[in-house]
Amino acid sequence: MSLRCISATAPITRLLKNSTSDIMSFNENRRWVNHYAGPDTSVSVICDQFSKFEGGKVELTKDDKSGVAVIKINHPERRNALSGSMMVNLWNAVNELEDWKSGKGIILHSVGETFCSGGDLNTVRQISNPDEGYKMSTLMHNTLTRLHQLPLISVALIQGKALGGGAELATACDFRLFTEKGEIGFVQGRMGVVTGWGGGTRLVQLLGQHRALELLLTSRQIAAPEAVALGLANGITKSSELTEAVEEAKQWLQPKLGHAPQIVHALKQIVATARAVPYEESLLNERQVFAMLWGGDANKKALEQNIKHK
Ligand SMILES: CC[C@@H](C(=O)O)C(=O)SCCNC(=O)CCNC(=O)[C@H](O)C(C)(C)COP(=O)(O)OP(=O)(O)OC[C@H]1O[C@@H](n2cnc3c(N)ncnc32)[C@H](O)[C@@H]1OP(=O)(O)O
Repeated sequence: MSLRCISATAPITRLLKNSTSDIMSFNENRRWVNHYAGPDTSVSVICDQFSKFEGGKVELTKDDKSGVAVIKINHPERRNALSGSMMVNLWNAVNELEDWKSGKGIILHSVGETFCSGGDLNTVRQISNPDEGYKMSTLMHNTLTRLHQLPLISVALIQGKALGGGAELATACDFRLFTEKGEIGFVQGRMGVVTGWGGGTRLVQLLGQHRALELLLTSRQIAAPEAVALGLANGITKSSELTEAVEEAKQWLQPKLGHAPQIVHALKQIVATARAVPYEESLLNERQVFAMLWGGDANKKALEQNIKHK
C-alpha cells in the first residue's frame, strides 16, 4: 500500500480520529485530502489480472435493425455478482459499443431473480487489500464512466435486488426501470466499505446530496414505488416476468430513439457532458455540437420540408 507522508509540520488543521486518520485529512482550504495514492496500473494490465478471477459472463448483443443493444449479466448461481472476468467482459462490451455508429440504445438486464448482488465475494476475497481494491475501482470507474458517457441511451432493468456494486451499476445507466420485485440498496457501509464503482458520485448527481447521503448511510433497501418517488427509478414495468419486462423496457425506450443516430448521439453527448463538466465548458461543447449539425444534410432536408410542429 502506498501512503504519501504526512508531515507533522504541514498545515493540516484536523485529522480524522480513530478511523481513516492515516489516509485522510482536512486541509487549510477546508477540503478533504486523501493521502493514499493507489498503484498507477494501466486498465489493460488490470484486465489481464482480473480475467483470471473467473465465473459467470457479461454478454453483449447488438441489433443493427432496431439500433438497440442488450447487455446481459449472466451469473445466476452467484446472484449475478460480478466476478473479475465479468468486469473485463463489461469493459470489452463498452469498448465495442463506443464503436457502434448505427446504435441508439442499450438495455442492461440480468437473468434470474436478482439484478446484481455486487462484486463477486469470491473475487473480492482474493483482492482484499487497498492496492488491489484501488485497481478494481480503477477498472470499474473506467468502464462505468464510459458506459454512462456513451452516445447511446441506456436503461437498466431492475427485476430483483440491486445491492452494493449492483446498485452502483444501475446508476451508470441514463434510466432505470424496476419490476414490482425490483429493489435497490447501497449496502456497502454494512460491508465495511464505501461505494467502489463510482456510485456515490452518480447518486449525488441523480438525487442530490441529502437523499444520496441518507441512502448511503442507512444502507436500506428501497422497493420500486419508493425508487420512483425518489427519482431513482423512471417507471415500473407491468410484468415481473423477465422476458416480458425486457420487452416492455425496449418498448419504453423506443419512442426516445425516433431521431437519426447522429441526433440521438449529439443530444446524449450534450446531456452527458453537462453532468460531467462545469457550466461554461458544457456550453462550449453544446455550441460545437450544434455547429456541426447546423446546415448539415438532415437540417437542410427538414428546412425544405417546411415542417409544422402543431
Ligand atoms: C465489490 C463492490 C462492493 C461495493 O463496493 O459495492 C460490493 O458489491 S460488496 C458485495 C455486496 N453484496 C453483498 O454483500 C450480497 C450478499 N448476498 C446477499 O445478500 C444474498 O445472497 C442475496 C443477494 C440477497 C440473495 O439472497 P438469496 O436469493 O436468498 O440467495 P442466497 O443468499 O442463498 O445466495 C445464493 C448463492 O449466491 C451466493 N452469492 C450471493 N451474493 C454473492 C456475491 N455478491 N458474491 C458471491 N456469491 C454470492 C451465495 O453465497 C449463495 O451461494 P451458496 O451458498 O454457495 O449457495
